Amino acid sequence: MSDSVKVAVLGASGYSGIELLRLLLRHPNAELVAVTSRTLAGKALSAEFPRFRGVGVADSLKFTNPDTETLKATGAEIAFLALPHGVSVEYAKGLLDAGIKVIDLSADFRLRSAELYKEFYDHEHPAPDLLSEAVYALPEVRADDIKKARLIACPGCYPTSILVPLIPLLKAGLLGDAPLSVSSMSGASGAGRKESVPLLFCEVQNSVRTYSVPKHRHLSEIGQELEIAAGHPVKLTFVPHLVPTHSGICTTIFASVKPGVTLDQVGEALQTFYAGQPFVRLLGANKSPDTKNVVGTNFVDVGWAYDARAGQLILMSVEDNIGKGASGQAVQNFNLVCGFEPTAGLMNI
Ligand SMILES: NC(=O)C1=CN([C@@H]2O[C@H](COP(=O)(O)OP(=O)(O)OC[C@H]3O[C@@H](n4cnc5c(N)ncnc54)[C@H](OP(=O)(O)O)[C@@H]3O)[C@@H](O)[C@H]2O)C=CC1
Ligand SMILES: CC(=O)N[C@@H](CCC(=O)OP(=O)(O)O)C(=O)O
Repeated sequence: MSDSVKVAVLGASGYSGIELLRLLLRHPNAELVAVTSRTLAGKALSAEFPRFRGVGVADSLKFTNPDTETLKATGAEIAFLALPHGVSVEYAKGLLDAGIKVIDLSADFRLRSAELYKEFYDHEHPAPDLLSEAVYALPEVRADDIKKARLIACPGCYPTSILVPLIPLLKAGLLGDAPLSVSSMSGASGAGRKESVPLLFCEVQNSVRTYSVPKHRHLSEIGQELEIAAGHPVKLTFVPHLVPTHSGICTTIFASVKPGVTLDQVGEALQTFYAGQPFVRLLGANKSPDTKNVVGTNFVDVGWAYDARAGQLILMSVEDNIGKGASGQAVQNFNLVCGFEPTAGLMNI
């Protein structure tokens, strides 16, 4: 591909769409040619989102409806789908048929098995043929496949925070057989910008709640990817929490290790796996990550510790749910697909 690629953002008025605009408007190799929102169609981008006033094409670009013919006419080469799950799939096939590569932020193409999809999403997958083509795109794990793909399925926000610490340890064969326990906390932007009473400020502030217990839909993709890494199914309990912050995910994983495995070996396995990876910051043993250090960035920070009394390895990670958990990761995948610098447009701190 050339030095500059024409990109469209579908669902540009949602939280992950807005974050994509923030990243793409200043990306050295991206030319933003289309932004879609059904409710804002016809309105100017920077008039609706004044933070973008005076930045790149934001003053001249108008929202359109997300129809494929309009998008084709813009010359878009890559489309980011920041659409709800169940909606992305409606657009992906038409875009691919029009020769436009798709980077999807939703859950529509993350699972390899249509049966697993039905179990967790309660309906048949509308385009099962595309499931085998899509690449589950965790860039630190599957870069070679991502570079060749035309349909990119960006991992979910919680799964990213859980898979990053676990995959290297499973691949290295360090973890024991006891089921994994995972507790994650997310800011409310993780639930999207849609109107919803449980997400009103007065419902969320000064309060913390668990939800989707015991079967959050992200268990499907987490299980799929852990099984690939381990070479066998991995048992996992996952409890998400909604916390009264705008964004940020803090994940804590409790795991057993094989007899004789030391904390140094855990650290070495992580260091080896993530050597040269710019967005995974390994803090070290007994270091606690903090969401304030990653919000607004594409970093995931990881710490680890061992509770000798309980015989538990504790893995800790933080990320921005709309950064590395969604839009940052999508741009990281865009850089891979287009052969750009891995960090292009992403070194915000
Ligand atoms: N928020 C987060 O932290 C994360 C989100 N994701 C995923 O990214 C995707 C977007 O999430 P998020 O930004 O939070 O969602 P939002 O609810 O904030 O935004 C959704 C966007 O999609 C558009 N949209 C909604 N329904 C339709 C439809 N039927 N047809 C066309 N466009 C539609 C909306 O605009 P309009 O209604 O005007 O058309 C809006 O721009 C989701 O799949 C989500 O799961 C992934 C990881 C993290
Ligand atoms: C706080 C909150 O509600 N979080 C969302 C995470 C959604 C998300 O980003 O995941 P997908 O990309 O798979 O939709 C949830 O638990 O459903």
